[in-house]
Amino acid sequence: MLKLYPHSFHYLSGIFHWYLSFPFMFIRHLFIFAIFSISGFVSAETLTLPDFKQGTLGKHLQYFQELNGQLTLDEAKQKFRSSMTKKGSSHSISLGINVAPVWMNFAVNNTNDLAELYRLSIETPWLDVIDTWLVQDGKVIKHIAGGDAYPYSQRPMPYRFYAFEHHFNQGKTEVYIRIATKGPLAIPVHFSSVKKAIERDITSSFQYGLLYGIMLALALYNLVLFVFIRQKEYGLYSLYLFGFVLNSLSYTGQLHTVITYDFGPYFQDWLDIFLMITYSVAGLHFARLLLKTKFYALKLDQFVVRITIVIPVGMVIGFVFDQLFFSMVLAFLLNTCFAVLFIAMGIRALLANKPFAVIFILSSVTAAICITISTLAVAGFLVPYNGYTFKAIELGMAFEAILLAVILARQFRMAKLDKMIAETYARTDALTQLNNRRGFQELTQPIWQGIIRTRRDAAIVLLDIDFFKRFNDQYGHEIGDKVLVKVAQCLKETARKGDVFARWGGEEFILFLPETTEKQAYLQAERIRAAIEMLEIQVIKLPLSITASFGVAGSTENRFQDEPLSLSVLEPMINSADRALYVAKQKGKNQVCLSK
Ligand SMILES: Nc1nc2c(ncn2[C@@H]2O[C@H](COP(=O)(O)OP(=O)(O)OP(=O)(O)O)[C@@H](O)[C@H]2O)c(=O)[nH]1
Repeated sequence: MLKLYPHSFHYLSGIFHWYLSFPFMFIRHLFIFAIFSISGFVSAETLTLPDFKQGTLGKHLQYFQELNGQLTLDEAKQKFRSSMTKKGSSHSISLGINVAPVWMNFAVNNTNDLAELYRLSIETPWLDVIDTWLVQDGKVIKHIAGGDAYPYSQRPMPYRFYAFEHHFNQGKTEVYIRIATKGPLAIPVHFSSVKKAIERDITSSFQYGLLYGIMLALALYNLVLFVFIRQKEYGLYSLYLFGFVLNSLSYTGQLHTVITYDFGPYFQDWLDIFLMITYSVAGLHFARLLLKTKFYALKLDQFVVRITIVIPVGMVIGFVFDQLFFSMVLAFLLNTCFAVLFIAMGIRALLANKPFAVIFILSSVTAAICITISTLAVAGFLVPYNGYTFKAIELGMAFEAILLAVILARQFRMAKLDKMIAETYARTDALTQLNNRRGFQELTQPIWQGIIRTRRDAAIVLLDIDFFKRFNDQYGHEIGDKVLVKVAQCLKETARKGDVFARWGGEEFILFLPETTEKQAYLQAERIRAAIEMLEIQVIKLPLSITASFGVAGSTENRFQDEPLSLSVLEPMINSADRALYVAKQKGKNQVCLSK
């Protein structure tokens, strides 16, 4: 019933921690060589129970690789006795990808009368076949077979990685472990009392819960923004995060432990490939849109587009022809491109002085550093292996996700400000900074409706500067403009709170006076006329006077021209004021006329 996974999946799973392994491959092999040469040949260590509570066993293990065909347990025992073995030098023993199976050995000595319940776990989810033999007094007392080649129901514990628990009797128990896998042979063996193991499980669940919680919350929030705002950036960012979290859950074995464990290895293998395509492609397109690279780094932008088409198409072709290894190599390539291109796009954005470029680079470089930390920790090189360094990838990605969300939020705010500025411009007259016709209509509509509802009065005053053409013709347009600005200023100064005024066009201005009867409007217009008459404009030390003519139309007791005020009355009121203005001009200008 032993169901072997296609080996190639494990390259893919491994990719995550071996993500940047191209640059590190060389260093890693150097390191592995160093381990073999420095560590020398030593014998296995004995852990004393119950003093030893918990720990990673890398440094306590004696191991060798099975280079000339599969060995039996007895042959392996002999080999361990011959001392032609090595000792681990870091928390996790790391031997590379697609290498020969490894045998490991250590011993446990329980000094207690009572048996001690301990758990052994090998916390890399992609290891294919793991066998452990517990030997007491030369006799095998237990054989525990597992690994992810086994369906969950047949594993020693229904865990996302290999684990079993055993009551260690008084005295010495030899532990022999054999691991065979085609994926990265990174072996973090953890041994602890069951009590400590459960505590560790809980802590780990909280840590993963927090990390994935942050990322899923951001993904959901941006999905909602995308649904309502319809801006592609939000959709792509959300897809990128969902893809990453699912891929990470699948890679750490958590997804298949909880949801998809019955779906089989074929599903799991290809799911990872498609999740990788999803988050890499979505992430790269998100970065393009966020940084707007097509406007200043066209070649890089087009390169990114091509990469996100060519490599995924190749991966899909691999799927159609069931070539997992081929697709996996492409997935690895896509992921490497993803990390490198993210940083390249950030640098181009920085060179082009784009906003947010610094935060973007900070986020992508942090993610790359965290990925490197995990890679090195798993490789056992420079970085110690522990729960934090193993999870550095997720930490880095969560940090990146938060920074990218900050950029999106700030971009959203800037877009809103831009919109507000554009809207203000669309409503404002550039010369006088008064409302234009559109602004006037937008502002008066709600006030007019309120006036109708509450049966109050309102009036319109139209004014036109007298002989304005002369200012232009005699002193030039600049002086004409100055006159317009002066009159606008005078209107602002004489207006009452609640009055709406605007440049109606050319040298004509309009005032909407709420809660004002026609008579009161007439008096107000007269005041403004007098104020304008007092204005002076200096032209070559020659003071020029300005006058204006006014037409007034308004309601009395909520009626205008025998009609109660309604939505349709404002337009006739303006026309009526215009006719009154015409009469004022005809009568000799610089005066106020009431509509008939
Ligand atoms: N400088 C300047 N002139 C403008 C602007 N808009 C319109 N004009 C000018 O305003 C002048 C209006 O001339 P008319 O309609 O004959 O008005 P007027 O000379 O004031 O005559 P009356 O209204 O009868 O007193 C035209 O020469 C337009 O070119 C502007 O924004 N700036």
